[in-house]
Amino acid sequence: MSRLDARAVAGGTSQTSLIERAARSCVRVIRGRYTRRPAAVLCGPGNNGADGWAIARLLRAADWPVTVYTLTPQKDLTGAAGQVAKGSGLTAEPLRAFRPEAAGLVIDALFGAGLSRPLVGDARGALDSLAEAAVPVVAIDLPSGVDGATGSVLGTAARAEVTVTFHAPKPGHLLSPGLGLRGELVVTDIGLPQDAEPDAHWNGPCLWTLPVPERDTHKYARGAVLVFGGPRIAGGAARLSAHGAARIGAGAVTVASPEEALDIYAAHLDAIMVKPVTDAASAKRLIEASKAKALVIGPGAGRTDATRSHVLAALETRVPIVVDADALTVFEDDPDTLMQALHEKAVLTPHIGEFGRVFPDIQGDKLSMTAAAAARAGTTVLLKGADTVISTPSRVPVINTSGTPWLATAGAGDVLTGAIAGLMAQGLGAHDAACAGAYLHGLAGQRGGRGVTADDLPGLLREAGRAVATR
Ligand SMILES: NC(=O)C1=CN([C@@H]2O[C@H](COP(=O)(O)OP(=O)(O)OC[C@H]3O[C@@H](n4cnc5c(N)ncnc54)[C@H](OP(=O)(O)O)[C@@H]3O)[C@@H](O)[C@H]2O)[C@@H](O)CC1
Ligand SMILES: Nc1ncnc2c1ncn2[C@@H]1O[C@H](COP(=O)(O)OP(=O)(O)O)[C@@H](O)[C@H]1O
Ligand SMILES: [K+]
Repeated sequence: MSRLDARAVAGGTSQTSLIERAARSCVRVIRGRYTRRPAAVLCGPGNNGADGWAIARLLRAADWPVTVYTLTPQKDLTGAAGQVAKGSGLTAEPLRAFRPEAAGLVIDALFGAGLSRPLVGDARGALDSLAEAAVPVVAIDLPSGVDGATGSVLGTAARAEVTVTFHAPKPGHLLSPGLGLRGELVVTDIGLPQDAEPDAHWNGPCLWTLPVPERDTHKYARGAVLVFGGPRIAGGAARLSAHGAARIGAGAVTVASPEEALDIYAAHLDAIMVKPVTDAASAKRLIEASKAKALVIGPGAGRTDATRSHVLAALETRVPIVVDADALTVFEDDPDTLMQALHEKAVLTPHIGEFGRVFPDIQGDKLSMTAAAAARAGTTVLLKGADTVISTPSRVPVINTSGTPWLATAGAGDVLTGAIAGLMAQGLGAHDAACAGAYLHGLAGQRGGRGVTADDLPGLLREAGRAVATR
């Protein structure tokens, strides 16, 4: 029984009435989306199976042709599953008799939150054949085989068209590969206690508020961002970050350019200012002179000693900063120096390759990895991907799923880096800026859709920000 179930039961709600509410909510979803058709309900030995039996009873009462397939022989069922099966008046077939092609809809109620080991035997056989079949699947709580805590697949799992879960999404609904297997996610309220802290939040505008400029503001009060640029050959990355910062609302954005690349930056930038930087001391002077409220370092910076010394100089000023790409990679041989220099107003934005360079010993599922990295860094770590995880010490981690595979395009991450800095410059803390930045960046990608490029993203970020701010 889950923590929440146990608390609800302790609070006076019986397990069977929770199951009944859960089943009714599932049947509402099923009947709202599918016309009456032969349904196969696959039931496991625990409460997920109990939900399945109750759903089968309710569908039968609504005149649907229903066949229940049970993993555990019906006479051997115990606990809630045994009780609900008995009360259903239905007789089940053994799971090994299940043939997906005979059904018009499959209800997957084999395992949910209690999955504890990889699937084998009849359960594995049934789900393997279901995964191959074209029949629509509604998963109860989770696609069976998906680990609710991590999104990983234990053995096998069949892709669902719809997953109905209760109370709140679980990490397994938001993290790959669970994210890609659960189809549409419908969250229903079955009266579980609202006060429990979740394992993770699903990123969205209710978690943060976008900054709005004061009426009598000026460009520096709107937030100034300084972006460290790199050599001529790689200047695009820093420009993308700079545009990301500006289009998310920063009032003044400057690129700090090495002397040899000044002309290139100047030729490519209009609203963005360009200033020279030579060494660590000049970097610090420029941070002050540009009135920067947030810094960006890493995109296109180059894997050089200069980058390394600029990172350390920038961190010494304790101005909020996003550390990305090359600024992470230059510490590959000596991550401890970076860890010691970091402060709580820094955001690290690695993709999984960069993550491995700075946190080589941290492994496991994405949620735990990001949490361990944030604890070590003492600040916010945002680990990118289709499922982006944002973790900050002593905050509930956040999983971002806005976005589209079209965002897997060169330079997209550079725009995200700038967007986060742009939000920090406008006053958001590291955690909120990382969450809001990731959400709007994903939304921008969705708006761009097929063929979107990193060049399109700053303009789309502006639209995404406007859409969220006026909601
Ligand atoms: N608050 C809520 O969200 C509510 C939740 N509700 C529902 O309860 C579900 C959770 O129920 P649950 O805790 O009984 O776990 P469940 O997923 O049925 O599996 C446990 C059983 O499977 C077995 N088993 C595990 N792995 C196995 C394997 N690989 N191969 C074979 N067997 C395996 C395990 O055996 P054991 O590990 O003990 O040997 C045990 O017998 C939840 O997902 C939701 O649907 C609603 O009813 C009401 C409100
Ligand atoms: N399949 C995907 N679905 C959604 N977002 C994705 C996907 N792949 C990548 N992204 C997003 O695109 C961006 C890519 O960033 P990154 O890996 O740093 O690339 P680059 O270095 O080329 O900018 C990240 O924000 C990431 O979360
Ligand atoms: K299930």
